[in-house]
Amino acid sequence: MSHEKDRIYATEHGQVEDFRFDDQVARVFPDMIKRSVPGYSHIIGMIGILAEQYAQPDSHLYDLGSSLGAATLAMRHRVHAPGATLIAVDNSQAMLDRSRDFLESEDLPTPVKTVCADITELQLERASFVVLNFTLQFIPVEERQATLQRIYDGMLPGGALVLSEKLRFADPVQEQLLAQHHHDFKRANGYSDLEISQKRQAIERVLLPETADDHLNRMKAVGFSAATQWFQSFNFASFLAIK
Ligand SMILES: C[S@@+](CC[C@H](N)C(=O)[O-])C[C@H]1O[C@@H](n2cnc3c(N)ncnc32)[C@H](O)[C@@H]1O
Ligand SMILES: O=C(O)C(=O)C[C@]1(C(=O)O)C=C[C@@H](O)C=C1
Repeated sequence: MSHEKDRIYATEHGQVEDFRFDDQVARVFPDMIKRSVPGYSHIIGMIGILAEQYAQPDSHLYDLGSSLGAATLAMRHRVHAPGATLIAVDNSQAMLDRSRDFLESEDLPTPVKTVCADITELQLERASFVVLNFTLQFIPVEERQATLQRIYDGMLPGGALVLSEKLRFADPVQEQLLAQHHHDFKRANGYSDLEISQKRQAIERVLLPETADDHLNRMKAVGFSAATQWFQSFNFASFLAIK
């Protein structure tokens, strides 16, 4: 995997364009996500541990919005269910191209398929475990319920979903406090005020955070029998839902 440092917003952009998962982002993505999302490495590790528990024989485990495949790889290291297949899905060809080399290079028993598709249109089949690790936040809000319903419909009884998201908070004090400390986290990881402010402008129309209750209520509404928040670091959280 590439170890290039993210300097995308280090110089002044005359006009900050909407954030896209293009080749420039794919090249620096491991560095970008680790320095931008508090708890990212912890969540990736736990996805591996959860996948091992929920993987059923002859089922599919999906990584939706797989980027360079970090969550897929964590699952691949721990899933031993006979006949299980990992399916990494992303609609960014740039991301998929870079993920293939390293996903397929490892010699591990569970096979991986990479699929270029829009997850709002994807038909899942026999899914025992589904990961949406910081992906749903990029789907238009009005399409999120139908997307989650489709996912639920393609899952096996007893299957599990891990949903990780940037959160917003209904209480303005909490919102301001956690956003401020997220920016402190970025600064501590070497991002300048210019980088932080230009990135913020780039994502404000494309990454639309919702509250934890919005997510929990939606998971219940589509049919999950249990849904709980298992992780939070500042304004980033992860949920677990069981069919
Ligand atoms: C923040 S990244 C996800 C990080 C990744 N899951 C990880 O754990 O490293 C969001 C990913 O979702 C993908 N994405 C966004 N909208 C999508 C869609 N409608 N269909 C498929 N992939 C999508 C982007 O291309 C991007 O690679
Ligand atoms: O909220 C921010 O400031 C971020 O940079 C977050 C975030 C994300 O949550 O996906 C946004 C885009 C990149 O994919 C990496 C991190």
